[in-house]
Amino acid sequence: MGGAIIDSIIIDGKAFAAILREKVASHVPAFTSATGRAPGLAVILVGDDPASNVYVASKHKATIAAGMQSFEHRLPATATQNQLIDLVQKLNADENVDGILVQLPLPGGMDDKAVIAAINPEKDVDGFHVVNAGKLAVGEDALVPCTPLGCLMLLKDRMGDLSGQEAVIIGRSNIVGKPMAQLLLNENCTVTLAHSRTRDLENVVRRADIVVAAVGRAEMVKGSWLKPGAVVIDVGINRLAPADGEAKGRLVGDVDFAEAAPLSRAITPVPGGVGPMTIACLLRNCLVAAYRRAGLTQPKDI
Ligand SMILES: Nc1nc2c(c(=O)[nH]1)N[C@@H](CN(C=O)c1ccc(C(=O)N[C@@H](CCC(=O)O)C(=O)O)cc1)CN2
Repeated sequence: MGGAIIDSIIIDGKAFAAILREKVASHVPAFTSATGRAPGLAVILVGDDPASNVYVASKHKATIAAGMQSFEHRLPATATQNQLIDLVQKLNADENVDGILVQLPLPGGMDDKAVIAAINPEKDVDGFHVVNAGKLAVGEDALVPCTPLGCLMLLKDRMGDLSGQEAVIIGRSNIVGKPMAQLLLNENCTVTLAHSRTRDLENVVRRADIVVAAVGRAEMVKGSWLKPGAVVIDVGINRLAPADGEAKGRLVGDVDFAEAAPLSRAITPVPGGVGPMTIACLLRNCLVAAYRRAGLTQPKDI
């Protein structure tokens, strides 16, 4: 995007995501006049997890605001895995659908891997299919998982060329940690993928120019763990227990923000950091999938 959008230690993911969503939206009319239809995103929600409900509603709103078609499908928590896979296959065959996303987590008893494997990799806007994970690993054009893609965009906006940077990622999930490692390797960083069995985690983190925390443990990364001047990307979204007089607990990341911010060159807050990038990158991936499926050259600025 060229140059940090706000010259502050705090990286404003909300503002960055708004700019990305506008850029995506600006390309929709050209796609629509070339193909006779707007890009289409199908989102499937199984069950009634309250947080998932909120995320799916936000995806619908953002998709419509970008001028794209939104197809929302809701299945009851009692639906079977075969019913879900049947729906995925119908969407695979639907010419108006460029992107398919199955909201996670799925209700207990369903096998995420089997469901994701049923998605046509060309429509896998979450980038979770093994074909996309493999392409990313070998540096081919993949659909890249939205959260790590958003983290990379924020890092490049703030730091420019990432070549030679020492990056430590804490958390080895298929959704964030592993693709983040591949993305940073592709940017020529020296990457350490740390996890719950990593010995002497604090000292591993202390050598990093870039820290990506994606463990799901509230405020685990302390200020004393950081090399002064590190850039800190906090992927965690953890709700604390309500304090006295609070109806709801505070939302915090995996990094102790109050301790880390004074030491950091730049840091993402929670909320308002990485989270909003997830949905903006989903729209971006859907536009990219639509251009590729239509055999058109995709816009360069997204
Ligand atoms: N199929 C998928 N499932 C899930 C994904 C995903 O990328 N694909 N990611 C998360 C949930 N998620 C989107 O689906 C998501 C999470 C958080 C945010 C966000 O903007 N968070 C805000 C805070 C929100 C709040 O107040 O609770 C922030 O960090 O500022 C957006 C999307 C799991 N499932």
